[in-house]
Amino acid sequence: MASIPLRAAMKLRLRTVGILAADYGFNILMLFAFAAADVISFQIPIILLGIAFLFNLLFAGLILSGKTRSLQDPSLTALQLLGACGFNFLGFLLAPQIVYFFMINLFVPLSYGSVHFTQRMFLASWIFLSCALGAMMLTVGVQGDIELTTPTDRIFFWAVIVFALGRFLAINAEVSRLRIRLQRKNNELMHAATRLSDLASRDELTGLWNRREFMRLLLEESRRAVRNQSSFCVAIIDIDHFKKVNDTYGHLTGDAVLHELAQLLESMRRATDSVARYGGEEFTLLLVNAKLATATVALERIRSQVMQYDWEVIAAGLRLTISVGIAAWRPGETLTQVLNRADAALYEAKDAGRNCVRVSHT
Ligand SMILES: Nc1nc2c(ncn2[C@@H]2O[C@H](COP(=O)(O)OP(=O)(O)OP(=O)(O)O)[C@@H](O)[C@H]2O)c(=O)[nH]1
Repeated sequence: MASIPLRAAMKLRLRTVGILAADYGFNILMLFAFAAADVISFQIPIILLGIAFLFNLLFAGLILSGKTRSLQDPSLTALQLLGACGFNFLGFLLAPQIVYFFMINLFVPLSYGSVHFTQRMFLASWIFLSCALGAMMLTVGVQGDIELTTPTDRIFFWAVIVFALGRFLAINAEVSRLRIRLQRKNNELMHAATRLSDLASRDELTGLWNRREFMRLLLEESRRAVRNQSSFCVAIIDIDHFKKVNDTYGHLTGDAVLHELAQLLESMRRATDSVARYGGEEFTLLLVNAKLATATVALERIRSQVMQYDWEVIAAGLRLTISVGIAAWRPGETLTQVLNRADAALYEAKDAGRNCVRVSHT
């Protein structure tokens, strides 16, 4: 149920109350018809109407209050079915001359169990209902047109009802089992879809957003900037002489460096900013709602931290620096244009001797 939005889940729960209320209503109408035909007294449907009204008011109130939300059975199905069974048993006590009416109607609310019940709940219901029916027949007896004079007659009648009830509940239990399996498969499918979308947007080596996802975030941010008349900055971060790292320490160490630098960049960015692996040894940083001056301070801090970081934890004698190019997005500019300007600034940083930050003013 976790995947169903709260309002929809509440509607679904109230729908069960509504369906059961309609069911009570139908039974009471039939009982009024019996009373009109002089089979039972009018008092009986009136008493049962009052009880059904209170039941529904209580269940709807509990569900609407939200107090049942944390329960394993937030629809209170088990309690509602117990109430409906109690209703029929009370009818049995009050009007034993139409026992068949209450016995047949016992089956109707139980079918809702297939939506929420577990196998154990079905077994418990069967045992409980069979015992309750037996006890009723022993104490109240059965009147009316059904000829149950000897104990054998009564036991046979009881057994017929009990086995029919058992088969009915077994079928419902099977439906419930299939529903639970379907729900489990649905959850698995949803997890797989989330994982797939994660795989499609993340860089495998570093775990950062990949270039495609970065472009999507950039597009989103540019639309927001147009709407809010704000701006954002893009920084391209490139490792200096990374080829030498690979050549000296090997490709695996190069990979470890990329991973470590990714963690470092992630830990240093602002919560609202996004960092991505742009490709190879190039990373990008999107600084939302930032002016060029703020972005420059942030990237200078990052550059300095990378230089001071103890890279020897990866390989003895290893040192690392980065060069950075920054550009602030201008209204009307395309994403390619702003990225090209950041790239040109990065080239300036490389030309200036590396390990520095350059800003695009063009
Ligand atoms: N280990 C590793 N190396 C990579 C990966 N992607 C790209 N590279 C390496 O990154 C290096 C980039 O080299 P260059 O483009 O010459 O740049 P550089 O050596 O960093 O020199 P400057 O950028 O000019 O400072 C190449 O040796 C690529 O093989 C990767 O996923 N893992």
